[in-house]
Amino acid sequence: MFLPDRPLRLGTRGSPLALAQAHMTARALCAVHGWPDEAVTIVTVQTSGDRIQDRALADIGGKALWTKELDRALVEGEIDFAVHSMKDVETLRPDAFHIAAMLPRADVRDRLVGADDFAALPAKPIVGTSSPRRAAQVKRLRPDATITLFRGNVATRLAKLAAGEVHATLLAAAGLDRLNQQDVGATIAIDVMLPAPSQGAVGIETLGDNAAMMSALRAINDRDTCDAVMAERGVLKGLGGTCHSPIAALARVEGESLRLIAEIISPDGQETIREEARLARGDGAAAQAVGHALLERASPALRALFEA
Ligand SMILES: NCc1[nH]cc(CCC(=O)O)c1CC(=O)O
Repeated sequence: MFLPDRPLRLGTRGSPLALAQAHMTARALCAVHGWPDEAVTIVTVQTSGDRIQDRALADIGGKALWTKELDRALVEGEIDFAVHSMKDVETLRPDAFHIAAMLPRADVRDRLVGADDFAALPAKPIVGTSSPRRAAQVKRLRPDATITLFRGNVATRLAKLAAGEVHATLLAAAGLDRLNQQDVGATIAIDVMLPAPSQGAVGIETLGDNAAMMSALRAINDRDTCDAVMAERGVLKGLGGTCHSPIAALARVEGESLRLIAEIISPDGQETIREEARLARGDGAAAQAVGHALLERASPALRALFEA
């Protein structure tokens, strides 16, 4: 068994959620290999996504803002591997980086915070989110809603809600649960609000040429999570989607195959295109085909959102 001769350096963003996920990863890794706790040290790296809080991510460079600094730390040998929310990892990654493992997926659903359900919101509600997917899904349910840009970490968003800036906001159940906020918000059913591709999944990335690290990390891979998330990411690839685009997708393992549901929604919530498919595990081409099928059925205006 691979036993490091020095502590392994786990790179992570410094937000409370990122740190919670980093600790989960370190614990899983030490447990599976029988290493002492000191075998993994946590190194926090500030990302531009954390630094810039006043603009939508989509306007300032997209998801690479969350990964760029961790990528640099990996390449420069400051860390041995990096832990990410898979939802924040861009679809097309530089070839050097490999997702070696994913932790078992948490609750994939969103929670509505501020009201028990969408019907309970007042007339013309103000809903805070900076996710184009959540914004479009809210408009579909409540065409009278106004969406206002809402960024910052989970605690910041909850504070803005408490201060009365909005009537409600939406947060991933996975993030709330990992921050011990199980009681916050009302869980929204998947058929009401299909989650973002990769929601609830934590991925562990290292350099593809670091064979010892790759194999040590693979020992904690949850195969069902990995296959499902890769299928959802395949849909993104097929769509050419970015974080500008209102896309939802969820794959679930059913025996030896996957059941995949994906949708794209116009920003005003008036047009939803949805596809369902059964695919074999690891069939990236079939997942991408679901993305293509969505585009084919979309109106020209909706399709234009996916053209770079
Ligand atoms: N975009 C920010 C982000 N990235 C991952 C999570 C939560 C955890 C997850 O979805 O795995 C969140 C916050 C949220 O959407 O509420």
